[in-house]
Amino acid sequence: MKNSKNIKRFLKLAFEKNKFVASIGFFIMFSISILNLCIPQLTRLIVDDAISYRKTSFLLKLIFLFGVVSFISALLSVILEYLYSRMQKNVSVKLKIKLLRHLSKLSGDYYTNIKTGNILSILESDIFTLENFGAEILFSIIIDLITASIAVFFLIKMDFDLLILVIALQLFITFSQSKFTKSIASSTSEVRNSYGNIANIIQEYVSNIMNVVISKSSFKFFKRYINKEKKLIDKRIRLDVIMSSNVAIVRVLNNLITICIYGYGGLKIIKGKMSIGELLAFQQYTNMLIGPCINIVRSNTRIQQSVVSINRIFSVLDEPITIKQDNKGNRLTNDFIGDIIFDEVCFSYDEDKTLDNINMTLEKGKVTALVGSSGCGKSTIINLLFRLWDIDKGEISIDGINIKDYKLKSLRKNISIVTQDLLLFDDSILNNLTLGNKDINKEFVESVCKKVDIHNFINELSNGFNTIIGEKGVKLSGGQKQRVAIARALISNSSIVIFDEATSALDNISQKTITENISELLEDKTVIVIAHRLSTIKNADKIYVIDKGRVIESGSHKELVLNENAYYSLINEQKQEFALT
Ligand SMILES: Nc1ncnc2c1ncn2[C@@H]1O[C@H](COP(=O)(O)OP(=O)(O)OP(=O)(O)O)[C@@H](O)[C@H]1O
Repeated sequence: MKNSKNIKRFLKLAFEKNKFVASIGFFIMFSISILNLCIPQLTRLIVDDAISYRKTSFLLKLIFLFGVVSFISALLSVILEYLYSRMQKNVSVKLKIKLLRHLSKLSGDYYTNIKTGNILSILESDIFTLENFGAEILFSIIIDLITASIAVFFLIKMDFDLLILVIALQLFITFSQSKFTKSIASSTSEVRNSYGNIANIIQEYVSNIMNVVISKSSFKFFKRYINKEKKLIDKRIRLDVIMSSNVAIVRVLNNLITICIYGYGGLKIIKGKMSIGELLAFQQYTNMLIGPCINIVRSNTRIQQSVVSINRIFSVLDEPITIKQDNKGNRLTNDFIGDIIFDEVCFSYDEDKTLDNINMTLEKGKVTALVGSSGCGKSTIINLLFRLWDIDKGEISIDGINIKDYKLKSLRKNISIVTQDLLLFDDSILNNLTLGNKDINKEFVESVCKKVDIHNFINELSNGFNTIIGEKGVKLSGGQKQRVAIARALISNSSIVIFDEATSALDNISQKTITENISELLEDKTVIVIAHRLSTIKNADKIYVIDKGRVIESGSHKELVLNENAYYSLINEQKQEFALT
């Protein structure tokens, strides 16, 4: 039930915009099979009517016709391949985009439990498997059925006894094929899974090669890798043996059919009940019956494999979008001021309450700091602002409007974040700073880079702003990466800017200089800072102290120190650090 529903959904998706191309493809396929069915008749005419009666001009005409039919058939095959190849690629790109878009709409819960390897294998190998499904398999089955039926029609007309013999052997071939196809399918899927596991190990090894070398863990990788490869070798050998046995059996049965045709047919020719041309034509029509029958049985395996892939793809596409936009996402954030209010917000990831009755006001033009011990819920507050999760109770509003009322994309566009877990692309520094947005003024980019003290470094590089920074920014130091990330957040010019441990890799002096330099750019923004180093937030307009998911204290640095409460204790723990700044 689920299978057929998903196949229908896939075919709809595949043919939606390709109906015309698919119809032309079907017509061409049909024409090729009709042309091929003419060839045995031409063979019979050449042997029986032209060669036997020594009619030279008739022979030349027939040979010319044979050549034309073969040429047109070959040409049509190339056109067909072109059409299908285009269509298949379009469908697979469309599916990949659909999957990637859908992933971006899912909730933090999904991202938390996501299996990267699984998603990658859906995006690559499942979509690759499907590239051959759809039009080609579907139409080739129809065409195979038509070809086989027409071949049977001619075979009945030519020699019924011989046909019965051929069909009996054909049934043997079909039976052995269906048995083999099943075991080939299950072996292939085992081999594919093993390849997937090996690919995961290799991916882990290559993408972390520097850490692997430093941590001397390559032995562990090789042990795992060799174990998996050994298992794969056994599976691969088994599959190869099954496949070659299959080919051998089909070859033997095919030869048996040829022996029957030439033996039984030869006797008929000797008795004058059949002509040589008829025997040759019979042999060719027999091939046109056997080939399509084998194709149909084999298509079944490909369909089974495709169904598995289709189901895997739809399992992601059917993942519900739980982060809803209450007004269908009509409200944009163009005139965003950026005053944020958390009103009695409660939230839990699972059974345990992570945030309990949070009340906070974060104003435009002010810097608000969130402090507290590790795991108290600071990053969770930011996750909720981004609506990676929705809150259980209370309300988060921006400019007096519930954040659920804003268009999600627009809301997220207006919040920039600099985290410790930096997202840097293997691209030029400029593209990393502007995220590829060509409308951003280069002078503005340069002025921001000066403020975060990275401009000189960039200019000294051989390709300046066009220098490629390597995977995850590997060619930059920790501090340089953070500077690029801070500059990027400022360049995007969002109304709300969040710094989550954004300066942890910078020394105190650099941190202080950058904070002073960028303060002008942040004047009209709502700034949220999360930092363990309390010296970095002492100038914040308001500080919220969080403990076990509750706000236990709030005020300016001065007020909180005077309170001599939780914040004061935290300051005392970092006394030395404070003394230095
Ligand atoms: N995706 C998640 N799924 C389930 N629990 C989570 C998830 N993210 C965080 N938690 C839990 O929620 C609690 C608060 O985590 P959070 O990341 O908000 O703390 P934090 O104050 O930012 O900590 P740190 O200062 O160490 O970054 C922790 O107990 C953590 O284990």
